[in-house]
Amino acid sequence: MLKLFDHEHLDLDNLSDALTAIRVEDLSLQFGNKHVLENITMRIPKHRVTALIGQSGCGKSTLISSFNRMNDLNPQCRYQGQIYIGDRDINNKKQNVSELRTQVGMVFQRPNPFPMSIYENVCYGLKLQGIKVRRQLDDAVERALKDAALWKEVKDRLFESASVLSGGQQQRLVIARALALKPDILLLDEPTSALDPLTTLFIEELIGELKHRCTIIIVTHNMQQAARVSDYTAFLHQGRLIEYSDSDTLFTTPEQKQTEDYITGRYG
Ligand SMILES: Nc1ncnc2c1ncn2[C@@H]1O[C@H](COP(=O)(O)OP(=O)(O)OP(=O)(O)O)[C@@H](O)[C@H]1O
Repeated sequence: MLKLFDHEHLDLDNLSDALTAIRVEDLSLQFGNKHVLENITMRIPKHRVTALIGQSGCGKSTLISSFNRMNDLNPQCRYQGQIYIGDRDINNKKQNVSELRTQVGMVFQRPNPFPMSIYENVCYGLKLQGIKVRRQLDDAVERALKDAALWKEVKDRLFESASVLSGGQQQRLVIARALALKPDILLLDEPTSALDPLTTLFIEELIGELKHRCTIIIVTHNMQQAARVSDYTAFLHQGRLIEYSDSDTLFTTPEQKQTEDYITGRYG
């Protein structure tokens, strides 16, 4: 299978803290009485792409959303266990959630540009942080649009409404908006499921570039995509982490029968 980028395999069971972007310790999560995640323990490596795969409803979005506390928006959400970024337990009461969401950016399935210009979309978060100097904002907007491989297409129309962009351009704009805040971690929740195959390949290549800037975690239903873009893959089933390894191994010689059944399309 064509691989977009290669790497040496890390030992995920013995990953050092220095190489770990996120450490999940015995995380269980429920919405009301519904148990959604059960005893998840894993280390997600820095500057790699990690894919989360599994049947619809297995908890992928809930897990990824717990990395920047998006589940806090649901008052019924209860969890046990810890999630560490560096030596910080992000669920600690002292954690500043806005700061966390700056450090851990998120891009959703459907491109969601704000109803404002391309320029204003990209510098929205920077302005919220109090940055007002025009030159600084201009530089940051250019940098982020270049990083998101969109600059060439929009540099002459930065002050047009973002709504005139195509779906693929809008998704790159949303990625630029996240990148402008220089996140350490970027969460991508099915980022290409609303895009055509060519635009999807374009975004996949972009993901390969971005991992040099930040750690990437991607939820995808597309097995080929997971195998193409990710260095590591975690397979979830009914809220449990069934198998987690380098993507080459997981997609060619999975250890668990459930993983094999899933990746060969026997269920799900
Ligand atoms: N806000 C919520 N309140 C109650 N239950 C929820 C909520 N969000 C998700 N769930 C439930 O949690 C379970 C896991 O959902 P989640 O969206 O994490 O799964 P998923 O693997 O990402 O699914 P999909 O691939 O379909 O997006 C599902 O049973 C879902 O119904």
